[in-house]
Amino acid sequence: MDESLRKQALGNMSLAEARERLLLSFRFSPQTERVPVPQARGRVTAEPVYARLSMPPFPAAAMDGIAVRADRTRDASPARPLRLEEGVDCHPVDTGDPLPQGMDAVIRLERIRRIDGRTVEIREPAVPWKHVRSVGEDVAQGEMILPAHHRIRPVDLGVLLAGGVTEVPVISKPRVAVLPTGSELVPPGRALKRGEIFEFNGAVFSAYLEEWGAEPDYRGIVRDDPELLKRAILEAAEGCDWVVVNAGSSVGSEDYTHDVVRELGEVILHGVATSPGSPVLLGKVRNKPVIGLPGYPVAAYLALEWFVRPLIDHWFKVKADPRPRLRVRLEEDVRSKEGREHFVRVSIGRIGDRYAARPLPRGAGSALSLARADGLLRIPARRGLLRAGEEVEAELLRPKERIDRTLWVAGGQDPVLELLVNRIRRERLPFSLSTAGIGSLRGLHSLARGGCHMAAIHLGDEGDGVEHRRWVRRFLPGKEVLLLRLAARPLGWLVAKGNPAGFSGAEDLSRRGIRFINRQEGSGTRLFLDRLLRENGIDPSTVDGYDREVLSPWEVAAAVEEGSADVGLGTPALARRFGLDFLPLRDDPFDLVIPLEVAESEAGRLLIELVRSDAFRAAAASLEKGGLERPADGHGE
Ligand SMILES: Nc1nc2c(c(=O)[nH]1)N[C@H]1C(S)=C(S)[C@@H](COP(=O)(O)OP(=O)(O)OC[C@H]3O[C@@H](n4cnc5c(N)ncnc54)[C@H](O)[C@@H]3O)O[C@H]1N2
Ligand code: MOO
Repeated sequence: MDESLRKQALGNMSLAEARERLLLSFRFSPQTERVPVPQARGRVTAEPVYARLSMPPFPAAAMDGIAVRADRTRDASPARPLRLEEGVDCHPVDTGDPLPQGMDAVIRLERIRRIDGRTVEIREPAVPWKHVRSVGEDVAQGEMILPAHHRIRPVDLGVLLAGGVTEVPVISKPRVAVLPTGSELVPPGRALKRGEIFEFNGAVFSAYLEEWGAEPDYRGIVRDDPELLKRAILEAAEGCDWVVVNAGSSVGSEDYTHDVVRELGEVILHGVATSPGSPVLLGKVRNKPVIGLPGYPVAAYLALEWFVRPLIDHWFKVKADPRPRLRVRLEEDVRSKEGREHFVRVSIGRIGDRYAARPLPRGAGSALSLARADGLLRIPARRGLLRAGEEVEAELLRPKERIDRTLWVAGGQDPVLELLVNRIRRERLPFSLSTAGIGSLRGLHSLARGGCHMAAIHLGDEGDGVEHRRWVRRFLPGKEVLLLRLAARPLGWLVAKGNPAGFSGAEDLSRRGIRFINRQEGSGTRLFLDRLLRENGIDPSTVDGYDREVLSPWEVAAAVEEGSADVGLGTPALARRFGLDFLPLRDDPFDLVIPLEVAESEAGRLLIELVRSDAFRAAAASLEKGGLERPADGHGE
């Protein structure tokens, strides 16, 4: 068969089966090493650890007071206080002191009346062994402090040291080579030439490996060249316990991992039935695991967790705790292809007494959407379509308590929302803000169905609130809401610096050679554009790029800046951030729609107070003029 065609057949094994196969393919016998206790946090015990000494090593006073012999105090009573002579009948002790010979109880200071320098008086008998810590009360010599295969936590260090243990036998860490591959990759921080991107998966892999207890060995970028890759994998397999190769595991012309691993050893499997993360390669070189992970960040990080984390747990013979789960109600339909297990990132908000989950953009390349996700839906291979309104389980990526105190804004997007997010943190308000950029109309729709706490809208208000009130009445008839102005920014054309295309207005949109970039339906910006086209009698089909929709104003500005579009709609803040020119069209106030019950909640009141403060208004005004929020000065520009 033609080599290039053969390569295209990716396997389709279920994730669970693939993982099982991987684990069954390797038996590890890691070394044991002894490490000083203070350095043992996160390490895994190789053997049970027993106390060498007792703690406390002697009977010790548990309170400040006097040590006595209990039977000599039997006659003390309030009616007949008993006097004790220090050094004869009793001995002063501080908490932690050894109990003096012959004494068997401690009377606390508060129960003693001092008569003179040598004499004290008590009004009740001491109870034998009261306020005395017996030998080994904390840890007894010979007692097991830690079982085998236990991951050592900070609290364990203290018990070990208390029990006279200074070194612990731990399982050596697996040394894992991290090999990012791709000729397009350059180390972060360099100036990028066209076609180059920063290598960043390696840092994420290394950090996860460390968190899970392995020792990453980042070996630098390998160019797309089978000979170089072969050498790199061989060297890594010789110097490390396992090898993680990133990218080049799919079927492209420069995806060599499969062939190289087959040549050097054995391919266990190539391709799993997941989305994202399908092009995974599991292999063996020099009898060591080689794991090829897809290049797209989300696919890469998920697959690292599916395959490398269990391998680490297998090495140490420990079990990772599963993530907490939460029942959530889907805000939108979630489609999944039959035959593949799907992993969908969601943001989760607590609305009233239930949790609403909204799917985040699903591209496997969107590292930011993974970083922002509150949870992960795991959709079984045969599940098919999940409908909006359905209840499903989500694995939590953030603590539920954090989700519980998050206000959720859905709708339009503007840098002023970022400002708000940061101010809430800086003022240490007892809640945080999560934003879903789904467009003004969908934001209102979501608010109407109880899918968020507030909507952010910019729908062509004249500044008097009339137009925005009209939209609110339409979507939320009869509902009492507060309209809170966040920004009174103008909307206009974004063009490259110096306006090289000579763009002058709507009528130019259908001019030959002008490439427009549009926003998705339901966004305030799109609504504005469509009205503008109608008013100017322009047929959308004559606008080059009318169908090219992106989901955020940042994407519009980035495309104009990069040169793949000549013009789009945006705000001065964006123009300034991206170094573009701005041709204003009209004011387009950006408002929060806050239902009364939210406005009257504690978080709502604090939020409104913040937005109305002079400091916030000044920062927002400067942002509108294109200033950047400066984190250091506390007041923005
Ligand atoms: N014809 C087909 N094309 C693709 C398929 C397919 O089945 N048929 N699968 C797609 C899927 S799904 C994925 S996932 C990717 C995986 O491809 P590779 O593992 O070969 O990865 P690359 O193509 O080299 O890179 C993808 C993407 O990720 C960027 N990347 C790679 N390494 C890094 C790194 N270390 N740091 C940051 N970014 C990285 C790379 O530049 C690309 O943009 O293939 C699809 N294609
Ligand atoms: O499997 Mo790819 O990881 O869908 O993006």
